[in-house]
Formats: sequence, structure tokens, C-alpha cells
Amino acid sequence: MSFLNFSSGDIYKSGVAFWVNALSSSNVAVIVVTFALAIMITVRSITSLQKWKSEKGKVNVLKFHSEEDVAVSLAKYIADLSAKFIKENGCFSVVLSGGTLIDTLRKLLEPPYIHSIDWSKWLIFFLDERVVPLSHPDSNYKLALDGFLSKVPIPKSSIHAINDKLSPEDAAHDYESRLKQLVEKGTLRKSGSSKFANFDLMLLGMGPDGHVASLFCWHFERFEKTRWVTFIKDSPKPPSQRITFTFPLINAASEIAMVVTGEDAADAVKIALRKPSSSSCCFPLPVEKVSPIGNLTWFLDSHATSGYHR
Ligand SMILES: O=C(O)[C@H](O)[C@@H](O)[C@H](O)[C@H](O)COP(=O)(O)O
Repeated sequence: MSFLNFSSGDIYKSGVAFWVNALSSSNVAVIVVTFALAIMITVRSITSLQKWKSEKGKVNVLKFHSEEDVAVSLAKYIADLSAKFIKENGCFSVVLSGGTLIDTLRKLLEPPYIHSIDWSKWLIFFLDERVVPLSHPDSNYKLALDGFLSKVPIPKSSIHAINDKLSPEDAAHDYESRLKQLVEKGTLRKSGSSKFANFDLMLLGMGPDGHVASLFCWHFERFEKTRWVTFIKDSPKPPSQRITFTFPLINAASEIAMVVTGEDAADAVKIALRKPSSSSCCFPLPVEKVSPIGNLTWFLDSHATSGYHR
């Protein structure tokens, strides 16, 4: 991923040098195109700086020795948030990813949490889902049901799976409409600063390529601004057909836990957590767009942080 090391500043300087050359050769078309490019790159650099400023102070990075330690700490973090949100609002809306996250939730299935959490008040949603039958081994719903949901007394009616009879387009549209209805009914809150639903907690994993949910590099879905849920038919991670929350909906959450363990993700963790002053990359990884209105807490083990020393 060496292209990721180009900085906007470098490109900008090259642009300026090229412009000066173009001026001296009096080629009008080249001057106009280069001038436009220089303006675009300058605007891009400023956007980058603002992004990092607005994220300041909201990010908590927790580094643990082992995946087991991550699981222990994550369970306490979730149990505390469950108690807080149930006390404040009478319920706790939780959004699950697929992948290794479900196994990392295993400490919630043990005392004290299995008895102390008021599971009847939980509402479960899926951050992304593979468009396969819910009983298929690739289904995130099945993964969550087998590994977690079937072992806690969350009412079935509070678990909001996708409609697996629909095409990716229709399934995304259907899930979005159902979320909007829940906001209208008052079951889900609306984010104060945007029109999107304000989930209490989103539990995110991250792939080695820096993807979160089913928002991948080089796919336009990651730039979606208005939809709550979108779809993808050519996911680089199989299976190819998926639906996914968009970044505006993800970033309207009160709390986001980014749970990343294992060495495969170390390079992406290093890029995502680099110093704000070095945020000069032209093509940020999808994970770099995670910037909630609330708090973002990273849960990392020593393998995931093997490239990150801060
Ligand atoms: O449907 C999916 O594939 C997941 O929701 C996906 O976004 C996952 O969270 C990451 O790929 C991390 O997966 P791992 O934890 O298995 O690395």
C-alpha cells in the first residue's frame, strides 16, 4: 500500500511545479486544468485537517495484552453502557458486526453479566449483512444467533434481522425503511444533529484492508451521504452480495467500539491511529471515516498493535 504514503502536500508541490512549467510554455489548456487540480487538492488538504480537528478528544485507544483481555474489558464496557442507557431511556440499542466480534462477546455470557444485564431491554440490529438465507453459514444473523443471541434472553421481536427473501437493493431499502419506522414510533432515537437514527452502541470489527461494515476501499458506497443502508454486489470479501449501514448512520451513534485483534489488522491499525499531523493521505481507509458524534473506543490486542507505538 505504498501509494498511501503520498501526502497531499507532495502532490500539491508537484502540481505547483508543473503549473509554473506550463505557464512558461504558455499552454492555456494545461494551465487551466492544472489550476483546477491545484484548487481541488488544496481544498482536499483543508478538509483533512478539519476532519482530524473535529475528531480530537473523542477517541479512546485501549491496548490489551491478549484477545482474552480484550474480551474481559469489552464485556464490562458493554454492561456499563447497557445499565446507563436503560436507566436513561428504558432500552439499549446495539448494532452487531459479523466476523470475530461475536466470539469476543463471549464474556457477556458468563457471570456476573449474564445475570446482571437486563437483556429484555436490548434491541439488536445488524451493521452489515450478507444477502443469503438467515440459516446460511455465511449469514451474520446466524453467526450472532449461534454464538450469542440464542444464549441470552433477548426477546425475539427485539432482534431486527434483514429480510432474506429480497434482492440486495430491496433488502437495503427494506431495512432502511424499518429503521425509519422505528425512529417514527420512538423506539429508536433520532440524532440531534442529523436526520439519522442515534443508536446507543455499535460494535465494529475491521478487516486487514481497513474495511468496516461492508464499506470497502475503492467502492463508492463508502461515500454515501443520504442513504441509511446501502448494498454492494461485488464485495472483495465473500460473499459478494451484502447490505451495509452507511457512514452517516454509523457516525450518528452515541458509542462506537472498534474491536480489532490479531496481526492481520496491524497495518490498518497503524494507519488508522497515526498522529493527526500525519493525516496527509489522499485515499483514507474506510476505518478512518469512523468519527461518531459520541465516543469512539478502540479495543486492541498486542498483535493488532504490533505496528503502532504511541
Ligand atoms: O460481514 C462482515 O464481514 C463483517 O461485518 C465485517 O465488516 C467484519 O466486521 C470485518 O471484516 C472484520 O472481520 P474479522 O473480525 O473477522 O476480522
